Amino acid sequence: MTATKGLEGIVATTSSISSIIDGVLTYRGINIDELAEHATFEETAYLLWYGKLPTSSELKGLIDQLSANAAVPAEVIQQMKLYPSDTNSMAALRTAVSSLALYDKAANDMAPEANVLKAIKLQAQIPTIIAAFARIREGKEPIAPQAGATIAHNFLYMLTGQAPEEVAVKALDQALVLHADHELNASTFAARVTVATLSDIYSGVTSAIGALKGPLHGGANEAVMVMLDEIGSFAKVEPYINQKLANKEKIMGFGHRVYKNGDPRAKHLQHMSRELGKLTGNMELYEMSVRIEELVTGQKGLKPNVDFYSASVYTTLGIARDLFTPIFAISRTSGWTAHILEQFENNRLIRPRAEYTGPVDNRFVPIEKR
Ligand SMILES: CC(=O)SCCNC(=O)CCNC(=O)[C@H](O)C(C)(C)COP(=O)(O)OP(=O)(O)OC[C@H]1O[C@@H](n2cnc3c(N)ncnc32)[C@H](O)[C@@H]1OP(=O)(O)O
Ligand SMILES: O=C([O-])CC(=O)C(=O)O
Repeated sequence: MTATKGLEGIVATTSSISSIIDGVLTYRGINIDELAEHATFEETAYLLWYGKLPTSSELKGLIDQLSANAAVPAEVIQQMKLYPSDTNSMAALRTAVSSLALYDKAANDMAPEANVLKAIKLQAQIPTIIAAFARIREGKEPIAPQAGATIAHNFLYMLTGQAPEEVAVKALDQALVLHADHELNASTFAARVTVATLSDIYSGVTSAIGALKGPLHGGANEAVMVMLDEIGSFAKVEPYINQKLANKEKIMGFGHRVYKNGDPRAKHLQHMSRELGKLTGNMELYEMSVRIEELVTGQKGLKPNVDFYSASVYTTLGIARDLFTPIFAISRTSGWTAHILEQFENNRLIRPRAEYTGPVDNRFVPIEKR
């Protein structure tokens, strides 16, 4: 038995949800470029869950269902008020999502219809949890979701209590489409491993949130913004990046396990970053990002991934940097839950082997002789 470090190149499951073939990403066979341009997040979630694009009435039905399920149990909000004031946003989300299960009587109901309903509930409630967390830590009361609003609109509304600008809603919605699913990424794999034991969907999504949090995965979008803040101005980009590369440090938001010639989602986020910069009259983050890309691609051949330009997009939308990874989770909940439902449809325990590299022929030594 020989281990493949990081399971690189190992095909661990079949899936009909999303594919990456020759650097092209599709959801249910539809190219991400088409979806980014034309689909809304709710249409995308429907596509991931049901395997087809919704009709107008199916889409309206889903938006209504999401909106009807967006409120979070009062107990979960009460618990969030007791979290330490410096709680990490992804730790807060992971804890709150886990506790949602305590207040759902159907949490352990494994009937397929019950699981679809829980997928929709999780999709509806996660934005509410994140917005509530953002307000509670500022000493403000959470804002109840608005009936009939889309997830992008509702999330921005629940953060501030103000009706969001259309351009902000559109940008966030497009970012949600771009992050919704991505084949067997680490967090989706974590979700599938968890539910393949026939554990419940809340456990699966809680595992996934834990996996997304790390800076080698979803946590990279926040890490990109930390870097941009640290650099501080366009003039300081070149010395900062050159130093990092000379020290063999990783530049967050670059590189990918699967894409070696560039992440097809990055160009959409770059475009959004440029357009939002123009609209707000502040191009500095965009220009700094482009210069970082020139340097990192020029010197290392590494291309930006989905996390790189999302940092400048979300900052230009006025969102705090530690909410970037939770926003990724809002979107990826659609993909995680689609994969969980697919796993349940054709389940087998996921249990690979390990190549043993420890000592052999060791003997037990009585405690007084150690
Ligand atoms: C939504 C997402 O999850 S997208 C990914 C988000 N993560 C990041 O942006 C973090 C930065 N990027 C990385 O750490 C990596 O590119 C990963 C984890 C995404 C994928 O990497 P892997 O396939 O495991 O490649 P690995 O980390 O082994 O790197 C291979 C080589 O490229 C280098 N490299 C990879 N990414 C970077 C980077 N961002 N900056 C500098 N060097 C890098 C490594 O140092 C390594 O060099 P070496 O062979 O000289 O030691
Ligand atoms: O697929 C991966 O390894 C990481 C990624 O880009 C994602 O989850 O969107």
